[in-house]
Amino acid sequence: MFSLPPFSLETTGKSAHELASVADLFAAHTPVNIAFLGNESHAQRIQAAATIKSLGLEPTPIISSRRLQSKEDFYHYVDPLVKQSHIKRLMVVGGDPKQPQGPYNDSIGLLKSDLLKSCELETVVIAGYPEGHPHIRSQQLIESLKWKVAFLKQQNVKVEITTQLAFCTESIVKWIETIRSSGIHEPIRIGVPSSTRVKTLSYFAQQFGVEISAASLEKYAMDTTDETLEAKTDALYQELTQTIKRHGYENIYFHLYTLDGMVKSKAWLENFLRP
Ligand SMILES: NC(=O)C1=CN([C@@H]2O[C@H](COP(=O)(O)OP(=O)(O)OC[C@H]3O[C@@H](n4cnc5c(N)ncnc54)[C@H](O)[C@@H]3O)[C@@H](O)[C@H]2O)C=CC1
Ligand SMILES: Nc1nc(=O)c2c([nH]1)NC[C@@H]1CN(c3ccc(C(=O)N[C@@H](CCC(=O)O)C(=O)O)cc3)CN21
Repeated sequence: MFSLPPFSLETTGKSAHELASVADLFAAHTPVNIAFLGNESHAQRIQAAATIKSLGLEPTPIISSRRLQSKEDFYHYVDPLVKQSHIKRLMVVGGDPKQPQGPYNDSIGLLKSDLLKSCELETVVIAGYPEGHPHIRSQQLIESLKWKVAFLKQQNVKVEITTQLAFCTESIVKWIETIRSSGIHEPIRIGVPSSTRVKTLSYFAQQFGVEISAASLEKYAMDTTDETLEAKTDALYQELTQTIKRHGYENIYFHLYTLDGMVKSKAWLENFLRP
């Protein structure tokens, strides 16, 4: 029996309450990211953080730089997170809007603004893209990532990298090699899907700007025309875990996108996470 690396999780404002039914499957202080969605309010995200904290897990709210409307908007979100949920972790991303909705164009702009200093964070999480990004060149992504890691280390904050949803073992391993050979040895959490309905998976992949290659579709039995089929993503974990071990990479974990929701994923999680 091989052992899987520990997981972190992703939730949304409206779905965080579902964590109550699966929380005991995860180690105490398992990080749970709260996606920053355009159709949810700060109040929903703040409530999600409180729920996560009350379950003994570690809220990691995501800040979408381009969605922030002002400096005050940042404090309206982050102050209650600090006061009510004593957050120690934040993830900072650029944000999907084509044009910034306020003064922050990207993660670097937000980090440079000094705002994070006000919240006494232990860890700042940044994003990685093993399979690239539809609008940002891979070289630009890597250069930005290097800048962010160096900047945050200088500020004495711990840095972690959590990746976008990814499916292709070869691309993931190649990307880890690029990061590690740049002298970056911080924790990496590889974003992978739970055993989700193929239809749901392809919907979200498209939303996130991730392409599922024909090879991956075949490998994980993903027939996108079958509305009820489950993607056999277990093979992805097994292959990744073995490949990572073979290369001797350290400090690599998984970040689980349960896109059908935690409740629907419960049976799979129980079966899968049991040692
Ligand atoms: N909302 C969420 O939960 C998540 C969103 N994302 C998306 O990934 C993208 C990049 O974020 P980061 O890795 O933090 O990059 P970043 O903010 O560090 O920027 C990297 C480079 O790409 C440029 N850039 C940033 N956002 C862009 C955009 N929307 N369109 C074109 N160029 C852009 C920046 O100016 C910079 O040169 C964003 O679109 C973000 O929304 C990724 C993960 C989670
Ligand atoms: N470019 C980009 N933009 C994003 O907004 C984004 C990414 N990438 N990468 C991954 C994260 C995760 N994100 C999301 C977005 C929506 C749900 C969502 O709607 N989830 C369902 C849960 C499923 C269910 O309960 O059935 C929900 O209703 O909350 C989850 C994660 C957004 N994220």
